[in-house]
Amino acid sequence: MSRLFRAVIMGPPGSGKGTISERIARGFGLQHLSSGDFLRENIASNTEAGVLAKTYIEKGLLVPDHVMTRLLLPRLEEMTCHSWLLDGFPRTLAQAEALNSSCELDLVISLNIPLETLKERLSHRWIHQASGRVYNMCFNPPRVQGVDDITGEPLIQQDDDKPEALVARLRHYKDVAKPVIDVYKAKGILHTFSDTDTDRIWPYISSLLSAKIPTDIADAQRASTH
Ligand SMILES: Nc1nc2c(ncn2[C@@H]2O[C@H](COP(=O)(O)OP(=O)(O)OP(=O)(O)O)[C@@H](O)[C@H]2O)c(=O)[nH]1
Ligand SMILES: Nc1ccn([C@@H]2O[C@H](COP(=O)(O)OP(=O)(O)O)[C@@H](O)[C@H]2O)c(=O)n1
Repeated sequence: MSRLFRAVIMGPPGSGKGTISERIARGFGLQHLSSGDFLRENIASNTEAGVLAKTYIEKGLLVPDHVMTRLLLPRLEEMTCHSWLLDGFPRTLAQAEALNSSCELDLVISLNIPLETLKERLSHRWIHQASGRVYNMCFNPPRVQGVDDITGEPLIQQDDDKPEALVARLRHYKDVAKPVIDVYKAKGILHTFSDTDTDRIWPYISSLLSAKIPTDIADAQRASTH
């Protein structure tokens, strides 16, 4: 069984993690693991962790480290035959240390996007809550305004996407993400991308992954996902 490829994508709210993760999943066959989606699934199915996490998310707070690691690490340890890309975890140094004690990462992508760009993007972001599908009225609009392309159900805008909520979330992100970025920089596996346009960043990320993911793993992943 070929070795697995394990990567993390980091970035502030609205930086394009979800958008780029979908492209990486499609192009390289990595399983996109979104910690936000995983939390929403747990909240929707009323699990003990979901009920607890909801009390923090509703207040725009980060879910405590021990709850996140207890939720995510067993899931990652189960993934013994599929390479993955983790989105939205780790967010804190404690989460990064817990992850590092559980598995060896091959690559960390960090998106460094200007505040004005984040504000602009999130003001136009619409989400189909049930599936987590993300639209943007300027970048990738739904076929019919206000409704999900697949289900036809209504799209919503998240409260914490509003500009006034974003500044606080961004400051908090920078405070907690810096030590995590420093850890991965020290490990020599951090790759940072800065631009205002995902389509301009994508070719660089794509060539980085083509260079880093051994062909036997990429072929095996693509074969297993088709
Ligand atoms: N105009 C524009 N919008 C973009 C670009 N890239 C992504 N978006 C949109 O910007 C919004 C944020 O992108 P996401 O992929 O959701 O970003 P994220 O980092 O996953 O955001 P969080 O889930 O809040 O952490 C979405 O509505 C995207 O469709 C871009 O290059 N230009
Ligand atoms: N490691 C994590 C990931 C998500 N979360 C919480 O889950 C919410 C949704 O995560 P998300 O990744 O979909 O959204 P963003 O906060 O990235 O915009 C976050 O706003 C946090 O409140 C967390 O507390 N810790």
